Amino acid sequence: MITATSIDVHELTKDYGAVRAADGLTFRVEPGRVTGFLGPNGAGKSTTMRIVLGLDRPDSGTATVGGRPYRAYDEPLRHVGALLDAGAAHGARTARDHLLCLALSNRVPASRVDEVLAESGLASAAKRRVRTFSLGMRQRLGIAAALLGDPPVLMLDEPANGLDPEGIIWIRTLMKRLAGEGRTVLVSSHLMAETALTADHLVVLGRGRLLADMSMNAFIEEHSRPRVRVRTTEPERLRSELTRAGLTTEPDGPDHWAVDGATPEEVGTLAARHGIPLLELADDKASLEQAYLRLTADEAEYTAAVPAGASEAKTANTAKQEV
Ligand SMILES: Nc1ncnc2c1ncn2[C@@H]1O[C@H](COP(=O)(O)OP(=O)(O)OP(=O)(O)O)[C@@H](O)[C@H]1O
Repeated sequence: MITATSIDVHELTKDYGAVRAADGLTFRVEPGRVTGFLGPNGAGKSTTMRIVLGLDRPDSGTATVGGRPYRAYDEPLRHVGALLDAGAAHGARTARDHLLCLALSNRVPASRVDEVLAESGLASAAKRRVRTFSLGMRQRLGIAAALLGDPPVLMLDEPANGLDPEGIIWIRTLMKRLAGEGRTVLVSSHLMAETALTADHLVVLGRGRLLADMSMNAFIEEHSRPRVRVRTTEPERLRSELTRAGLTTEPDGPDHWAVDGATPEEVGTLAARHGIPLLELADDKASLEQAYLRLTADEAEYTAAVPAGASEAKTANTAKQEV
């Protein structure tokens, strides 16, 4: 159901010359949770966000906020706060003046400017010209601008870009708080570990198409294979019994085996049947990164070449750096 603060993308298609940046995309971003917007380079995330903000026109389909096109809002900053391009601020203006201009044109009280400067950690740099800002400071300013109108909907394109560790914790906490307040939060990221800590729900694109739209837990569950980690006093005997049962094992530390495609119940029962003592038996939960790489393996347009003879593990590492 379209709500007053949902972002609704319907049958969205956008071509740039021969490149189809969005290919019949349909999804809804719901309020009250952080939705991670994932996909390899060039998957269409920024294009979709730009179209939602009316900065680009789709060839077909619609994108609305609260059931209305962004352009239909008189004071859009009070409805949707967005961080798309942190370099967008006018370099000759001070941070405070930049925010003040935005506030005035959206009937946001000037007092909000100092509030968001303080919230984003820029209070002491308020009177500095934006062109003297570091990447992380620009990013903080972009986030401050997104918060200015106290909007119920936030769209942030890679907000952690350039932030220092304190800044990353700040943005993580901020997004969770905003969602906890019932706002709609859509955040694109290539940082899987960070997304795993922040997002409740995921929308994943690949080459302009929707690959997944589901909860974080369901996504990891659906796109990973079960795996068990086991430690025993009789590693060789356990391995031969596991192999006999058709399971693949690989060493995972002293006296440890990782058993692919198996559940703790299967491995525990098998060990008990053969009287093999187990010292540890754990469900080796896949990470978001593993699940994501598995889903998007065939969707990444720009991947580094893998040197001949590289092992699968090396391939995974190369892909990790790509994400
Ligand atoms: N203004 C434009 N002109 C031409 N091609 C464009 C334009 N904007 C985007 N594209 C192309 O559309 C595709 C989708 O790009 P987009 O920036 O939306 O991807 P993305 O998922 O945000 O990628 P990234 O993670 O690298 O930021 C890419 O192939 C890109 O080159």
